[in-house]
Formats: sequence, structure tokens, C-alpha cells
Amino acid sequence: MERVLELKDFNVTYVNKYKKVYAVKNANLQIQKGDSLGIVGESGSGKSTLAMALLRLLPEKSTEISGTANFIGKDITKLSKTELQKMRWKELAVVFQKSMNSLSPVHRIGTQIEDIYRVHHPDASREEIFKRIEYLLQLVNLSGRVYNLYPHELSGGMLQRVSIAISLMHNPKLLILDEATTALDVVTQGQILDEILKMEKELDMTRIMITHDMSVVSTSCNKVAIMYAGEFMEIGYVKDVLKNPKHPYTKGLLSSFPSLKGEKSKLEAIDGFLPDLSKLYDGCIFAPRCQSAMDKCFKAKPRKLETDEGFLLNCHLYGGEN
Ligand SMILES: Nc1ncnc2c1ncn2[C@@H]1O[C@H](COP(=O)(O)OP(=O)(O)OP(=O)(O)O)[C@@H](O)[C@H]1O
Repeated sequence: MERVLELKDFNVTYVNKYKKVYAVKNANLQIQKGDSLGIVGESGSGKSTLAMALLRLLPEKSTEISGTANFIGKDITKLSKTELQKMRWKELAVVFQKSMNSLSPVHRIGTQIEDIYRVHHPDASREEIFKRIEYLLQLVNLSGRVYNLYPHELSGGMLQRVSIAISLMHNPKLLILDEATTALDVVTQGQILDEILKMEKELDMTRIMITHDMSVVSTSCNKVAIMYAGEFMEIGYVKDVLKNPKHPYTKGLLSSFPSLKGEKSKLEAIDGFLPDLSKLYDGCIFAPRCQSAMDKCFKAKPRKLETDEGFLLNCHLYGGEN
């Protein structure tokens, strides 16, 4: 299997004059071609930090990044500015929850799309661009008519569809959707997820879906990585993890979604709060909230159980002594 992305001991720390915030810690992750990986965790678990770090969008002055992030053979952490520019959109594209807000209100959608297209294909003709975009708009269920409209003439759902179409313009090797459908109503969200699945069949796509919503993962991903306080706790196939969760945090997270199709509730199943990420802890980061915690969980980090395919369990119940 071709590896698209492989993180090894990947750390992201926010640094200011007064403190450090350890937002992503010793992350190991693999994504194979064709995978759709959901990264799930409650607010503040470090999901967006990870995405921003992969795109190298975090300010260098106030963040420390260590470890490696191999993306189709190159370590993203070591790329120069020029190499990064070449890679963004073309090989690695992202859609954020607020991506639709980054469209300029005073220019027609089509003009903006043309400008973005020409970053990588400066000599492209209007016809060539229009053909490509018409095809992509169709994939996200929008008519070519949108091309001549201004952003304020479109609904939120339509704008987010435009953002997704733009992100696919250069057929990226990896698409990251960071809460890309979260702000939309449930019906539109469902439609867009269906469209993403259809697109994936048509284009040769590999996708990371960052979300706090387990139902999004269950309907649109084949693998899932459960993140808590900056660490991956469990990584596996969706069908296994959802049916037979192993990590106590995964179990808690799933029980807060009683019916994956039903109403969403907050993380009520797990008492307590996220730990203070400006401190480093000797034991398992989840121990203070864990109902299965043993003495050793407070004293030492679990030895991670990892497989060659990138599956993981980060828990004393499974890993044994360090
Ligand atoms: N610029 C920053 N400086 C210091 N700490 C930060 C900064 N940005 C985020 N953090 C902290 O890093 C941790 C991870 O935040 P992050 O936004 O990545 O989590 P998240 O899982 O994406 O949450 P959400 O779902 O709410 O977006 C949090 O504790 C947050 O307070």
C-alpha cells in the first residue's frame, strides 16, 4: 500500500513569553492511498493544531514543531517556502469550517476561482478553467451558473460546496476537511457528505476528516484516529473501533453518541475536563478521567501498541509496562 502521509513522533508546542502549550504530543499516524481517516476528539484536543501544522500555517515564531511528517516522500517540516507554495492546493488541500468566508465579497465566484487556478497554471485559458470548474461544481451538486454569481448570492451550504470544489481543482493527493460541514444544517451536511463519497469514487482521493462528530466519521470514513489532549489514544478501522472500542476514552466518546443517527449530545459520559496542556504529566493523560485507571496509569505513560498498518492503542490496559 502506498503511504501518502506518515507522522513520526510529531509534536506541536505553542510558545509564548509565559508558558508552553503542548498541543500535539508524540503523534504517530499513517495514511495510505485511498484512505478516508477521521480524526475525532472533543474541543481543545489538538485536531486543528495538527491540521494547521501539516499545512505549515502556524506562525514559526510562536510554535515549535518536532518529529517528521512525511508526505509523499518529503518531510513537510523541512520544506522551504517555495516548496510549500508548490505543494499547497496542488498536492495538499484543506477546507476549513470558515473557508467560505475567505471568498472575496466583491468579486464573482468564477473570477476568484480563475485566480486560484492560475497560481499553478499561469497560462491556462478561461475555457480550460471553466471546463474543469464546471466539472467540479457538478460533483458538489452546483450548476455552472454559480460561476457568474457573487458570494452573497449563495447560501452557506452552497459556498462551502464552492470551497470544496476549489480545493479539488488540482486533484490534490490529500484533502483535509477540518470541520468543513460542521456549521451547516444537518440536511446540507448529509448531502455534502454524500457528495464527498461520490467524488472519492470518481477522483483518486485520500482524505482526512477532522471532526468532533462521530456520526460524520461513521458515515464517511474507513479509518478513525481518536485524539485526546494532544495524543492519539486509539487508531483503527471505523468498523472495528465503533463496534468494539478498546480505549476507555473511545468508549466514553461513543457512549455520548447514543444513536449515531440520533440527536447529538455533549460529552456527558465522561466526567471532568481536559487537562491543562501547559503541563507535562508522568502518567497517562486520560487517567484522571478514566474509570478503569489503575495505580500505574498515574505514574507512567502507557507503552503504545502499534501495528505496521498504523493502528494504535495508547493505554495501560493493552500496552503493558514501559
Ligand atoms: N495560538 C495558540 N497559543 C496557545 N495555545 C493555543 C493556540 N491555539 C490553540 N491553542 C491551544 O492548543 C490546544 C489545542 O487546540 P486546537 O484548536 O488544536 O483543538 P481542537 O481539537 O481543534 O479544538 P476545536 O474542535 O475547538 O477546534 C488547546 O488547548 C488550545 O487552547
